[in-house]
Amino acid sequence: MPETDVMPELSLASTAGLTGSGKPLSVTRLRKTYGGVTAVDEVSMEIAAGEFVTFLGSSGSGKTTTLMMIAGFCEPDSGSIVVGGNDVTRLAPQKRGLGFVFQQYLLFPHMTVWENVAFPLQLRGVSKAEQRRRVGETLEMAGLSAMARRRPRELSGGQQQRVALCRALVYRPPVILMDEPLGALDKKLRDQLQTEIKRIQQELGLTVIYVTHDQEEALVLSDRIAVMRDGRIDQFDTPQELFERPRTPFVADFLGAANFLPGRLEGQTADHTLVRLDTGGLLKARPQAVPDGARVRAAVQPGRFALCPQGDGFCTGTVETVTYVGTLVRVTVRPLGGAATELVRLELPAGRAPALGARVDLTADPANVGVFPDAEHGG
Ligand SMILES: Nc1ncnc2c1ncn2[C@@H]1O[C@H](COP(=O)(O)OP(=O)(O)OP(=O)(O)O)[C@@H](O)[C@H]1O
Repeated sequence: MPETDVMPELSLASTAGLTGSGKPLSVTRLRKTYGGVTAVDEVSMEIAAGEFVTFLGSSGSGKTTTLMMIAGFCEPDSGSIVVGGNDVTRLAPQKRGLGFVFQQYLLFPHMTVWENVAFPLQLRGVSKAEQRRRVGETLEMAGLSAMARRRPRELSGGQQQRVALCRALVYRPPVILMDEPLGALDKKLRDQLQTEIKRIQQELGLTVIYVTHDQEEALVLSDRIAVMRDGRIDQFDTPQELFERPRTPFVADFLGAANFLPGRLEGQTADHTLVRLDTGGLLKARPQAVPDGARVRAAVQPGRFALCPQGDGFCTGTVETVTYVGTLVRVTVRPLGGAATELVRLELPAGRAPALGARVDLTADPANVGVFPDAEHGG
């Protein structure tokens, strides 16, 4: 994480000119290089007020660097950042009016919970009475009222992160930036805090930009997700669109753990793209502009397969493994025919589990099958 050792308190000075405008945040062609490494490469996006947007990507994809440029802790080589209608690209972090919550809580150890949360208001010269009202309200909302007199070391990790969240919320910044805020917590607590963050965001109509490498977290929290790879945004869309209509194989794989079935484009009908799989079957997919004869990969997520009567599907195979996961069953199938040796991974309702070694036929709704040119094989 670059340059995040700057205390968030530095950013809490007066931002009167920026708050409350209700205007979106916009980023245009942001770029940042470190020596020979391009960390962020021409990233552009528009974020509406009240939106919860997540930067999702694997390690090193440029999420934190993009967030830090928006925050002002990292200077872009080029590009611009506009918050609430004002160009803040060259403004110091404390002049941008943004709130921050980091993975490290960065609370003042010698102050009580109440004092930590009141601190940003104190910095802004808010009256004592108003401080009492706002801190009380914010702690109440986060379920921390009973802990107001404790110091951070007397709190659990989850409680400390809630205090950090309160401190970012208390002065109602127009945009709150969060960098893996739940990364240090265990799974159960993470799930619980995700729900709380989402509730508070919706209740207050906050605009949030959130960084995570956890797909599930991104899907649960976000109105839109920017999937990042090698410093670029592969796709910026709603969770549903990303899941159902991924525009690149990377997005299909990263979000949906898709199977990629190799084949050749055989033609188009009015409603479908037809792919002749290497294993012999004919698969119908969503319409996709790929020239006939091109090598392609058909992406099908594990949960999108269905078993069908013999001869009705696009793939026949034998069941190699069956694993029960609650109400679902994960099944791997070895396709018959052709040279393809990759196992196909399915997820079926537990009641539909096939027997080990059984011969099965697979189908999928064409609307749930994407087709991508196979760049590696002359697509
Ligand atoms: N201060 C720096 N100096 C040199 N290279 C850096 C610096 N900060 C980031 N990078 C490089 O820029 C690229 C993007 O890093 P960044 O931290 O933005 O990725 P990320 O997606 O947030 O990853 P992570 O999830 O691991 O934090 C990486 O290749 C990283 O090594």
